[in-house]
Amino acid sequence: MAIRDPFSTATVAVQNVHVRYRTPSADVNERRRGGHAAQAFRRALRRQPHVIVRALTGISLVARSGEQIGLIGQNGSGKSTLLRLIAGLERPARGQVLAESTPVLVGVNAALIPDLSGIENIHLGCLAMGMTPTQAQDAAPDVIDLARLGKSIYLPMRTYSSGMSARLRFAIATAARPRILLIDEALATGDAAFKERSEARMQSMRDQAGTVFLVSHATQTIEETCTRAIWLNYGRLVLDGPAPKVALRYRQWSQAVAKDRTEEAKRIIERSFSEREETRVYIQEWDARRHIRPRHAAR
Ligand SMILES: Nc1ncnc2c1ncn2[C@@H]1O[C@H](COP(=O)(O)OP(=O)(O)OP(=O)(O)O)[C@@H](O)[C@H]1O
Repeated sequence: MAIRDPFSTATVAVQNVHVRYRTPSADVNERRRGGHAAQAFRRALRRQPHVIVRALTGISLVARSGEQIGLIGQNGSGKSTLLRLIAGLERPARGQVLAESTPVLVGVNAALIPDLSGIENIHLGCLAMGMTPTQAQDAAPDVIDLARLGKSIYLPMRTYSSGMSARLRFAIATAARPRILLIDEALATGDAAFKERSEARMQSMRDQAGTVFLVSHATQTIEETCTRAIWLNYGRLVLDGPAPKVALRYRQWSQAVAKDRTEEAKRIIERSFSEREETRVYIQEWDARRHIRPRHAAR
């Protein structure tokens, strides 16, 4: 598949990225790893053995304006790591991530303060996202309207339920009208009315040619709100394509896994891998904006 004009529409490029975490392990087998000398050395220094967790392995993708990309996959498959990587909060062990403007990860860019009221946090959050005090003041009514927290907007945020807090975070993050918005399950915690308003906000972002990445375990949400979906499994990209197709395949796989139909689950993964069109991203260092050169090639 050829991309007609990759330079004018690409907003995020992820080039063959690997993310690893080095983390202590209480596994007794890890304790026995290495020779006697290594074990004695660890014991002498009271060091716990460490393991390397490969959270993402060889991920490449190019996101374009107007796309809403759902990230799906089982627990621990690397969805949040990929969002954090795009947000610049994780450093890849290998590979590169490029973005045409600052991505906003809902709830992170504007770190909110629990002891301050909702309204104070709106002001603070807008300033944290780079608005001037006047812009922050102008944006507040829109944020209040989207979050619809009633009189609670005057109460300290620590008194909010998780859903109320998620609504305010989403409303603040979208107030800046970022061109690249990253959402980690934020919509799932809102009630039905908020879900509708937040979807309308995402639709308006899409109309303004922004790019949204959305992590959700609800394949229905991905199908309803996203144009494209990416399925991750153990840190690998299994399938990248139209949201209904990827969501359906993931559901079939999940059902097979849930019913212990291991062979069928394996076949679904293998079929998806074989159908996947590999994205290759070439980066030319000399031009930061026009470096994104995606090419899709058959595997
Ligand atoms: N800070 C960390 N230190 C060590 N390992 C981590 C860390 N963060 C994530 N991991 C590991 O990386 C892998 C991917 O985690 P990640 O949170 O990205 O998965 P996820 O798909 O978002 O999962 P979930 O659906 O459960 O939220 C997991 O094996 C996880 O244990």
